[in-house]
Amino acid sequence: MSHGWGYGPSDGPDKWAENFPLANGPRQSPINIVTKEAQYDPSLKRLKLQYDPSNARGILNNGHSFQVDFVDDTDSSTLTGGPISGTYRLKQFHFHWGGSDDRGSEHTINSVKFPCELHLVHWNTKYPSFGESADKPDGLAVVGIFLKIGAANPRLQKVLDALDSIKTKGKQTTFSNFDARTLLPGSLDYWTYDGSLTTPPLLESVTWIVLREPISVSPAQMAKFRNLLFTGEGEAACCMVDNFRPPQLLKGRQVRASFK
Ligand SMILES: O[B-]1(O)OCc2ccc(NC(=S)NCc3ccccc3)cc21
Ligand SMILES: [Zn+2]
Repeated sequence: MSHGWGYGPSDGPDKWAENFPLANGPRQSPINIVTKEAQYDPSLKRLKLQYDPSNARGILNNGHSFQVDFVDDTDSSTLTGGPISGTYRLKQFHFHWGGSDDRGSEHTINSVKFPCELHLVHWNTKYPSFGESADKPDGLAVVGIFLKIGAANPRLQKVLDALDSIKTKGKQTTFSNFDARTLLPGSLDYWTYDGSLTTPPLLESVTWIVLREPISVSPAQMAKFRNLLFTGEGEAACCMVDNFRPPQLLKGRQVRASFK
């Protein structure tokens, strides 16, 4: 559930620093990626994502997005390679989107916004749990994938069809046998930089891995995201849209590219 913060004029990103001082920290996310300033790093490894569909557990409207949660008590759904060392376990994925197709993503590419952005959240197994890793500088690794308006994406359909049953804040339902790898684009080329959660508590614990190739989403599919509500059952309905934080200052950070 949302803990006293949101995306509206009174509780949105410009107000978060009042309760979450990290909002003005040195490694905040998202950022605008200026592709010409991203340095190719030949030492960056290929991303290795190995997911077990049977780890999918549930889908939840948490009051600021919806997330698909995975069982993370074994190394059966992991991220290795790329810019990280060791093994990170898939914990959940969620999305950020706009009220119209001209906005919605958190990261931007040369100031270009996408209508939606998918975050696949992984935690470092050198720590005992997600909660223990969430505040460590190397605790989390998040794969960010842009969604671009085009043909309907059949890989999204199972997720979108579940949204009708989690319309309001706090609602959740079982969600099983889902292979998150089907959400990946053909190329795993990526940019990477050190950043943070993009929602409170804005912890500076994320190695960001932003894929260059978007996946497609149709306008009708985007409309399904926008049918969700920020609000709970029985409250005045507020559509779940524009749940994105704008780009933050780079503050001297280097963005590296896995490709030339
Ligand atoms: O920046 B993101 O939106 O994308 C990547 C990402 C990963 C996680 C979150 N937030 C979570 S899991 N908060 C609950 C929590 C936070 C900290 C400790 C325990 C529990 C948000 C984002
Ligand atoms: Zn996110």
